[in-house]
Amino acid sequence: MQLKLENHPCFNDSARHKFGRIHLPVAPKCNIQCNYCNRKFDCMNENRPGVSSRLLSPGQALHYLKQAVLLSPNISVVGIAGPGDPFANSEETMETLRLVRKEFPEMLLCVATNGLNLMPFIPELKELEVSHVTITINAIDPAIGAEIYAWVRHEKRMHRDIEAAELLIGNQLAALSALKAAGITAKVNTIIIPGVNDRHVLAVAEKVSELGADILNCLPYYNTKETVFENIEEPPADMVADIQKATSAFLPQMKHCARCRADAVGIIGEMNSEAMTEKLHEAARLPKNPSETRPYLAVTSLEGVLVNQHLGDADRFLVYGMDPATGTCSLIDSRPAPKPGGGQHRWEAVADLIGDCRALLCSSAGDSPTKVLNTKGIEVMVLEGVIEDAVTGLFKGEDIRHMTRNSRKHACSGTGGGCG
Ligand SMILES: C[S@@+](CC[C@H](N)C(=O)[O-])C[C@H]1O[C@@H](n2cnc3c(N)ncnc32)[C@H](O)[C@@H]1O
Ligand code: SF4
Ligand code: SF4
Repeated sequence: MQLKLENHPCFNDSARHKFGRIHLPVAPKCNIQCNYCNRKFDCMNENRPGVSSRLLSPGQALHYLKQAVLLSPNISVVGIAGPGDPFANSEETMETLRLVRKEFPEMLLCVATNGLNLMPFIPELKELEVSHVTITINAIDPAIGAEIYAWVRHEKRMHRDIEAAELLIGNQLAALSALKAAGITAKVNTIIIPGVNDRHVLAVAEKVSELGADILNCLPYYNTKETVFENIEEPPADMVADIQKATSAFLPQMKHCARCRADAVGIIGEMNSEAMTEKLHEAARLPKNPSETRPYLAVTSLEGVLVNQHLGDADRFLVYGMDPATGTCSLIDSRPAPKPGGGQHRWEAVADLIGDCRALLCSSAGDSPTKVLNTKGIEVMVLEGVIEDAVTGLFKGEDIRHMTRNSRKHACSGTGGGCG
C-alpha cells in the first residue's frame, strides 16, 4: 500500500484543514525530566502538551481508534506523543504501532520523542512504515541542556547536570542521523525558552539541518505551574517570529503547531469533541485486552477498607465488580486463599481462584507470584489506599498512579500527556 505522506496535517501546511490526527495516549512514563513539563494535571479545557484525560493499553487504543475513525473519517495520521515518552514505554508503543499497522494499512504512523531511547527501535519503525518521527532537541550545547533537563534516566542509571545533557544530546543527534539513513521523515521540535536557549536555537537549526532533518518546529515554551521554569515568561510573538525567520535559512519551518495534548484528536487547533472524549473514556474502562472477559478485580486487605496487605500474607481475596448500569462498584465475593507453602503451585492455585479478575491489588508482592499471575493474564498492581477509590478508578479507566507505590520513587512516572 502506497502511503500518502502529503496528508500529514503537521508536516504539510496545506493538509491541516482537510486531515486530522489522533494521538493514542499509551506512553505515560518519561525517561527524562524537562524543566518546563508537568504531566500531572488534566483539565479538559486545557490544550497543552503533556496532558491526557485517560491512559490506554495498546488493545484499548486499537478499540478507541476503530471508534474514532467512525466519528472522524478524515483522520489520516495516528501518532504516539506521550503523555510521557514513547520509548520510555517502548513495549506499549511498539505493540500499539503493530496493532494499528495491521488493522489500518493505509494510516500514516507518527511518533514524537525526546530521542533518548529512540535508536534501538528505528529498524522496527522502518519495518512498520512509521513515516514521520519528531525529536524534541532544545540544545546542542550540553551547558545549555543542563539548564533545561533536571535528570535523564537511561539503562537503569540516573544522570544529572552536564553529564545528563551530554548523554541526551548525543543520543538525539545519533538517532536523527539514523532516522534519515532509514529514509524516515524527521521533524525537530525546539522549545523556545526565553533567557535559556532563545539565543541558541539558530545553532540547533544549523546542526540538525546538517544531519538531514526535514523540518523545524520552533515552538514557544508554554508556562506551566509546578515546574522549575514556572517563573519564566512565555516568549513574545516577535521573538518567536524572529527565530523562525532566522532558522528558515537552514530548514523549512512548521509554524502552525498547536502544542497539542497527548490525547488530541481531529483537525489541529480544534478542541476534542465531547463524543470523541466519551469514546476515549469508554475504551479506558475496558479490560486491558478488550477481547478478554475478566469482569472483576481482586484485592488483598487486612480489614476490608484499605489495600494494605502483602500478597504472601493474604488469607482471603476480596473480589469487586462494577455494575455497568449504575457505574457503582461493590464487593461480590470473599474467597479463602490456598494454604501457605507449595511454592509455585500455591500461586498457580491463586491464579485459578481469581481467574475471572483482570488485576490483583495488594500493598506488596514477590517476584515469583507476580510472574505466575502475569503469565495467567492477571496484572499485579502494588498500591496503597482506600479500596473503593482504587477499584472505582480502575473500573472507570482513571489514572490512579498517585496510589501506586512506585510513583513515589520517581517523580516522572506522574500523570499526563502531549506531542510534538
Ligand atoms: C509532552 S511531549 C511528549 C513527547 C516526548 N516526550 C517529547 O518530549 O518530545 C510533546 C511535546 O510537548 C513539548 N512540551 C512539553 N511541555 C511543554 C511546555 N510547557 N511548553 C512547550 N512545549 C512543551 C515537548 O517538548 C515535546 O516537544
Ligand atoms: S514528556 Fe517529553 S516534554 Fe515531558 S519531561 Fe518527558 S521528554 Fe520532557
Ligand atoms: S503538537 Fe504540533 S506537531 Fe504535534 S500533533 Fe499537534 S500540531 Fe502536530
